Amino acid sequence: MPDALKALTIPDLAEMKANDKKIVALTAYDASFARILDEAGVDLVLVGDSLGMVVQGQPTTLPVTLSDMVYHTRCAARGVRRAILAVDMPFASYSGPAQAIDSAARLIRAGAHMVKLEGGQKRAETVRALVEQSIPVCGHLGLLPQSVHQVGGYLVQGKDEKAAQAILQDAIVLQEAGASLLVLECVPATLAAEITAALDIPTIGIGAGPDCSGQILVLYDMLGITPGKRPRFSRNFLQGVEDIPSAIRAYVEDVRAGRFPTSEHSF
Ligand SMILES: Nc1nc(=O)c2c([nH]1)NC[C@@H]1CN(c3ccc(C(=O)N[C@@H](CCC(=O)O)C(=O)O)cc3)CN21
Ligand SMILES: CC(C)C(=O)C(=O)O
Ligand SMILES: [Mg+2]
Repeated sequence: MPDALKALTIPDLAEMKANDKKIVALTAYDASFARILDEAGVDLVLVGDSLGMVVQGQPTTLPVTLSDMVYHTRCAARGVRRAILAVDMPFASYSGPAQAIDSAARLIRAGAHMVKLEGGQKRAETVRALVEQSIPVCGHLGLLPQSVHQVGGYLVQGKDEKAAQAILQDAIVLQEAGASLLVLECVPATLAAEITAALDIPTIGIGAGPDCSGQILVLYDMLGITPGKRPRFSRNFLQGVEDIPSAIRAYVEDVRAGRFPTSEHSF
């Protein structure tokens, strides 16, 4: 069993799903926050390409480069002791298996334990190639921020039955290709529950309801410091507590106890 002192491993995440223990995840982009999250018991720290929006002030995640991700991965890796460090492959850094292996290798050398990429069926060959190199892969389905221009906005996905079935099929394909984890972003809670039940690998939800294997939020949203409107699926955990470590601990406890997210944070 994973304990507080021993570093978590990727097989531990599968064991947590099997034992109905929620996986608690948050983003971090630097060593200080990564250490606070790690010490609060966050199981998985994601260096998300959301850093393009919350750190760089860009309107989308698309301008983020692989070098940006390598830099923030190095920073966050110095803060992590127990948690798994997952890192987003940025836009256009995984257009085929060969490029994906080169990109992922730079992230692994910088300290990533696992890489995350957006998309289903069309990424199957790339996921197989990464796993063949022993690089653990996290998939990402539903709202895909790197496809914002093609889709026409940050919209909830999988609302009609045909779209829902397509996402479920993509999830199965990613698992068969060797992905060991799957993020579900902004899909109806019923669909996320169905996918989580259909898969062996754990799912991590964001705007995907209470029935995923775990939960993730963008750190700046849950601390209430994102400029502009906070996404509906988030909550400000700094409200009512006196410091940032307390806010992170409240999030960890609420996710573990099934108190967050609720239907209020779901679609
Ligand atoms: N700060 C931040 N938080 C995030 O969760 C996040 C990022 N940045 N950047 C990358 C993507 C983009 N994300 C977003 C951004 C906006 C909405 C949004 O406004 N959603 C509407 C629902 C739209 C609909 O009904 O279809 C909402 O009301 O929450 C959702 C996800 C999630 N990710
Ligand atoms: C919100 C999570 C899943 C993400 O991809 C990011 O932070 O970039
Ligand atoms: Mg991302």
